[in-house]
Amino acid sequence: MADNVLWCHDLYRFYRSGDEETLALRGVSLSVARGEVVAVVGPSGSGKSTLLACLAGLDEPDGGAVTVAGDRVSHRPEAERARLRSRRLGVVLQSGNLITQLTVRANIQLVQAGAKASRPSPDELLEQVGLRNRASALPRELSGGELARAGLAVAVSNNPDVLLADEPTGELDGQTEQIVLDLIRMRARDGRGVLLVTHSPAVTAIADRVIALSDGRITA
Ligand SMILES: Nc1ncnc2c1ncn2[C@@H]1O[C@H](COP(=O)(O)OP(=O)(O)OP(=O)(O)O)[C@@H](O)[C@H]1O
Repeated sequence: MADNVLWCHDLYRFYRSGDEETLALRGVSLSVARGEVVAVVGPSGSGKSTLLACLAGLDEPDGGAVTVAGDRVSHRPEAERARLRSRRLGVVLQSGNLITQLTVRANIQLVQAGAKASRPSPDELLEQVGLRNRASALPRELSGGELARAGLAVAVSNNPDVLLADEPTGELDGQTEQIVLDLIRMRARDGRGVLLVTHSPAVTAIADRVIALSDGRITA
């Protein structure tokens, strides 16, 4: 598709621990167009989290290239990758993406600091995910479902070109899952790209395209 906002070509990633070598990604190429939600599925150990980390510039691939909104993310110093991440990408990780010492509102303000264009206010964002009354809470004071929604609000607070999320609906109940899925679809409606790593049929159901990963390769 012509208007790709996320693109990777021939990604390779090796892990070495002691004598053991794992080839976690073996030549993965994919793209996400503006307005598109793509889900990546695959068995445990197939390379999904490794792929997401390389796309987010949190990890460096050993081969291949990643481009977001025309900017190369891979093979750059960490400080440059971090700058690109803050301008172009929203990332939701299973390990959480909130700074633990800051309130939910302060986490959003931190991401928005320095943004030139106008952004939705922290309270507006928290309203969208049903957390307006939890703005002053610290991450440790939130339930698992609240934490997941706060993480998503933080990830989209800078209106990124691409949203990347690892199991965005984790263990959420049906109603909370729907709030998260609606917000994700809204990103695509607004012309952004979304790539989700998931095991959940409810998540793949809202995707425009599903990519299957097996043993570090795209199989479907
Ligand atoms: N830091 C690491 N050091 C060594 N091996 C690793 C490391 N991280 C991942 N691996 C290995 O790379 C392969 C891909 O792992 P990855 O976490 O990307 O899979 P996944 O599809 O996300 O799995 P899951 O669904 O269980 O989260 C696995 O064989 C894993 O054991």
